[in-house]
Amino acid sequence: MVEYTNDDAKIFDHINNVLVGEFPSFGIAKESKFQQLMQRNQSYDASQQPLHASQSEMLNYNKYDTSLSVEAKAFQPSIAVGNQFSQQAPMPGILPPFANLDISGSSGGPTARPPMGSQPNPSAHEFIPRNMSAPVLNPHNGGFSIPEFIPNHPMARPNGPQAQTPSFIPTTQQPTSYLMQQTIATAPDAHMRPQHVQSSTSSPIVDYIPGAASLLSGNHMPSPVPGPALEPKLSASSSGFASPPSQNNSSTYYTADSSTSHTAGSHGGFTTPGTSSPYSRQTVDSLSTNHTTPDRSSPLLSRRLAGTHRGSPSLAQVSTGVGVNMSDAGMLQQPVAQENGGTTYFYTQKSNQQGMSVVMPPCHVFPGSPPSIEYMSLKANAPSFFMANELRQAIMHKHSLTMLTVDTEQDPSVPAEVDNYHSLFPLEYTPEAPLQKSGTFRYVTTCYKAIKYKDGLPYCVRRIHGFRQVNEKCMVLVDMWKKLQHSNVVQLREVFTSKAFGEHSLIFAHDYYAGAETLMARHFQNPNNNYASKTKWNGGTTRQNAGLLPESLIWTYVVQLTSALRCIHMAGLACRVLDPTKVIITDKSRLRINSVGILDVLAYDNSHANPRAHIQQYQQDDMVSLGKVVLALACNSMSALNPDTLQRSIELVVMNYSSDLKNLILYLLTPQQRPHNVNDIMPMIGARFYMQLDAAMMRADVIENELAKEVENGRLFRMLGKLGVINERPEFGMEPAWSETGDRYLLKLFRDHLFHQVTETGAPWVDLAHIVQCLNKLDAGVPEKVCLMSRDEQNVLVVSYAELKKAFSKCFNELLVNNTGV
Ligand SMILES: Nc1ncnc2c1ncn2[C@@H]1O[C@H](COP(=O)(O)OP(=O)(O)OP(=O)(O)O)[C@@H](O)[C@H]1O
Repeated sequence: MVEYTNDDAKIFDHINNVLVGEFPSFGIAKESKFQQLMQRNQSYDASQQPLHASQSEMLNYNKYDTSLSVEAKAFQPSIAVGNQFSQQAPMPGILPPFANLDISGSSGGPTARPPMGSQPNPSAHEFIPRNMSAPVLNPHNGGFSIPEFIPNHPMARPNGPQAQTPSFIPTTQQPTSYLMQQTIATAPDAHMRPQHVQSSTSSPIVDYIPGAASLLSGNHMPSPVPGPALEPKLSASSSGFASPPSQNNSSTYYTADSSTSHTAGSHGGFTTPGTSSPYSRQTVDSLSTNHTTPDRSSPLLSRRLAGTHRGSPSLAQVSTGVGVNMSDAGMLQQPVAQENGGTTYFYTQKSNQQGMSVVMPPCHVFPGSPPSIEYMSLKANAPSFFMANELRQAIMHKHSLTMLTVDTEQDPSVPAEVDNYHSLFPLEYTPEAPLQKSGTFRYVTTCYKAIKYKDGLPYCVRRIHGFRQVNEKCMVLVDMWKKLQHSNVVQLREVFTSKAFGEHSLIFAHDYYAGAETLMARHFQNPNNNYASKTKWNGGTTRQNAGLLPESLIWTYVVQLTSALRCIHMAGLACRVLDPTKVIITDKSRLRINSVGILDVLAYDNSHANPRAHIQQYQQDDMVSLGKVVLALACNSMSALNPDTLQRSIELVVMNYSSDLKNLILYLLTPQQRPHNVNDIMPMIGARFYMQLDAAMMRADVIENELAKEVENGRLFRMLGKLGVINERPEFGMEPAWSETGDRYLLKLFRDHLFHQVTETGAPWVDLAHIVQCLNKLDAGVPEKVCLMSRDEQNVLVVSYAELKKAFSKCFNELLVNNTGV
C-alpha cells in the first residue's frame, strides 16, 4: 500500500478534467464542487489538525457497516463543514480531513495512497452529475467510486435490530433548530461566513435523502424510494404523510444584511431550464443534486443578495447533501415492494451484478416524453390523433358534453326522470310533428343522455315511442347482448318499459359516448358531397380532390367493423343494425356498432319457439350490410347503393382503390357457394391489419404518455392542497404556536417563496416552472437548501427541502389528528 498525500492533486485534476469534458452541461457545477473539495482537503492538510473525537467516531462506523467506504468521508462534499468552521466544535456528522483518513480499511490507521499505476475508473464518472459527490480513490482496485456517507445511517448504529426500524416515521418530538435563530457575527467578513445554529440536541448535521438508508445498507431497510409499479401508494406517502426523520436539526440562519451577497443560484452552478413549461425538460438528476437554490429562485432574493459568491467556498459549505451509492460491495440493490399493514415499503435486494453503481431518483418527476413519442411522425394518410393539445381539447369537450343538462321546467317534453335515470338531455333534434320513424327500427325513436341513479354514470337512453308489448322469449337475446363486451360495440345495459313520457314506451339503455356522431352524419350528410360529380372524375385529379376517402381510413373502418361482427357472430348473435346511422364514431376514426339488441326485441319473430332460429340468416344479412357500408364509404355517398348506379359504383372503386377493396365489396355483396364468414375477410385485409395494430398501439403509447404527465400533476395538486390546508388557518389566527412560529411559519415563508415573489421592479414574478420545481424538491425532500425571506425582508432562513418536507408532513399530520380528534 503506497502512501497517498494531498500533493498528488494531479490525479484529481485529471478526474476533474475528464468529468468536465464528459458532461459539458454539468461542467460548471462539477468543477466548482470538486475544486472546493480539493481546496478544503488541502486546507485541512495544511492545518494538520488532530482528529476530533467525533471524527474518530465517524471512522468507527466502518465497523458496523462494511459497505461504507471510509474514503467517502474524506470527499463528502455536502456536509456542512469546512476549514472556515474549524473553530467550531465538529459534530459527529462532520467529516475528517482527507489526510487523516484511513483508506486501508482499518479505522484510525495511517493514510494510504492507491496502488501505483492505478487509473481512474471511467464508469464512476456518470455518477458525478447526479449526486454531485466527488469520486473517491479506491485503494483496492485503483478505481474511483462515488463517495457515500450518511453518519446517522441506521445501519451505522451498533445495534443491529435498530436498523430494522422504519426510518421515515415522522418524529414529532424533535425540535426544529431553524427556529433558534442566531445573529451573525460582527466580524468584517461575517457575511461571508454563515454560522450554524447549534441544535438544541446533539444531533449531527446530516441531510437526509429518501431511500438512502436502504440503498446503502446491504440489509433490507425500508425505503421510500419509489417503485414504478406502486405509484399510487408512493404518491400518498411522498406527499407528506410519511416523512423520513431527518436528523438534521440544525439550520443556517443569516441576517438580511444587504452586504450578504449570497445569490440564490450561486451554490452549485445549477442552471434551471429556460422554459417556463411545467413539463420542462428537467432531468431527474437536477432534482437529486445537492445544490443550494437554483438560479430560478427568488428574484427578490437575487436582487437583495446579488453579489459575487458564485462558487464561494463558504457558501458551498451551506449546501449539504448525500448522494446515493449502491456500489458498496459491488452489489446492485433492486427495490422490492412489500405490503406491511397498509403501508408499502420498498426494500432493496442484492443481485449478483458485480461492480454496478446505480443512482435511484430521490423523487417523483415527469421525465419528459420518451423518444418514441417525441419524434413520432405522422404517416401519410394515417388518421392523425397524436397531438397532445388536440387530445386535451377533445377530452375537455367530451366532459362538457357529458355534463350538459336541460331545464325540465322550461322544456316539459323532457321528463325529470325515467325509471332509474335522471337529468335527461336529448341527443337529437325532435320536431314537434310529424314525428319521423327511424329507417332502421320502423318506430319513432328518441335518444337521450341520462344519468343513472345507481352509479351516477351517463348512458344513452333510447325511447321507442308507443311500444308496449314485449315478448318475454326475446329476453334471452337481451341477456346475451348484455354480456357481450367488445371495443367496437356499444354495450346494451338494460331494457325496460316506462310511462314517464306520458305513454307506453320501451326504453333501451346503452353506454354513452360523449361527442359521438353517426357514420352517416360524418361522411354522408355533407350537402357538398355530390355523388354525381364523383362519377365524372376522369382520373386526372387525386382521390382527395375527387371527394373520396383515403383507402387507409376505409380499411381502418373495415378492420373495426369486421372485428365487432366476428365477436357478435361468435357469440351466437346477429347485429341486424349495421347501417351508417347505427355506427357511431368518436375522435378521428374510432367506430362502434350502436343500438345492438333493439331489433331482437322490436322485430322478434315469435313463430318459432327458439328465439335464435333466424340468427344464421341474420348473420348473412350482416355481411351484406357490411358490403353496402364499405361500398358507400368507397364512393363516399349513400347514392352509390341505388340498384341503378351499383355497377357504376363498382367501377368507381376499381378506378380509385386497390383490388383488395374491390374484391372485399364483391365478396360481401354477391351470393357465395358457402355462407359468408367474417374470417374469410381476413386474407383481403392482409398486412393492412398490422398497420391498424401499429396505429392503435402508437395511440396507446401517446395516451399513456399523457397519463404520465397527469400522474405528476395529481401529485403536485395534492401537495398544494395540503399546503393550503396548513397555511394561515383563520381559527388559529395569529396564535404564536401556529402560523407565525414553528413549522407553520416556515411553510408560510415557503408559500411566499413559491407564489409571491416579485421582480426587481416589484412586479409579480410568475413562473409555473419555478413552482413545479420547488414542489418537486419539497416532495423529494432533497438536501438542497433554500433561502426563505421574512415578509419584512429583515431575516433570511436557510433551510433544506428535507427539513421543509419534515415540517410539512408534521403539520399536516397534526391537522389530521385534530380533525379526527385522536
Ligand atoms: N351510445 C351513444 N352515445 C352517444 N351518442 C349517441 C349514442 N347513440 C346515439 N347517439 C347520438 O344520438 C343521435 C341519434 O342517434 P340515432 O341512432 O337515433 O341516429 P339517427 O340518425 O337519428 O337514426 P334513426 O334515423 O334511426 O333515428 C346521433 O346523433 C348519435 O350521435
